[in-house]
Amino acid sequence: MSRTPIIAGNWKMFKTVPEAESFFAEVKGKAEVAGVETVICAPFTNLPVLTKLAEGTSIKIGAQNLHFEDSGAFTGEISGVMLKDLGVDYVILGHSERRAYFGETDEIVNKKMHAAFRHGITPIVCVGEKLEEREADQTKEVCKVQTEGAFQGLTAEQAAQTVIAYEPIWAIGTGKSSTSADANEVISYIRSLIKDLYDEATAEVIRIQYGGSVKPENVTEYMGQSDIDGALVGGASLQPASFIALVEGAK
Ligand SMILES: O=C(CO)COP(=O)(O)O
Repeated sequence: MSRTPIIAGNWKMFKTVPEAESFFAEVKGKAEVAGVETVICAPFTNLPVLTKLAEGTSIKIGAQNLHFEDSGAFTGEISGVMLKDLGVDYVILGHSERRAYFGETDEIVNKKMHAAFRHGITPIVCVGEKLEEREADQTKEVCKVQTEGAFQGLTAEQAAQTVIAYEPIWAIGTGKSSTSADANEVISYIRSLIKDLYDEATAEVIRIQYGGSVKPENVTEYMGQSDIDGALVGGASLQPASFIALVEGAK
């Protein structure tokens, strides 16, 4: 079973609208590589312009969060209805920064997964352990709890469409990346969890990325591993040349 590799840039809280426009102009055509899916997950403010610019290209646009209700008195929040209206294809859910700084629990992440599917938006759901959890040999247990929590009540068909990003928290923005073999071992384990929750066919098709200090210099090594289907990239996705090199490296 071949899974299409997916490189997703997570811009986090970076880039104004003019900066997003000039980035897109530089990567258009070049970050479009046959056999690789390219996604840019941008701040909400950039989404109207990016979804327009991406029309007619193979680049998909993603958000970095959504609220689990469709509308209501939730000051400052953005719903799946609003994102779908803009033509957003993907949404990052349960990123460790949202879990750590904004109190997102597995239950909230699960509600957001259901909201994304209600509106035809594909979730990129993040799981991963803290440094002290890795040191206490709890990596697999943490990933199990987060994965089972995120997929509660989703059908096998929905699970098959979902992208999981395994991001060990100690590797995010630190320059300390997991070795490709270690990342592959955890990702294979996460795939086995999907098999237990659903079935073999779903586990075979679901795409699982690695994230955490991925750069053009190491992306190919990750992609060479049996179970790693792409990367979710923060810092190295912010410069056009580096983003293009990441997509090229995933071929
Ligand atoms: O958090 C990440 C992507 O979601 C990883 O960030 P870095 O690539 O900057 O380590």
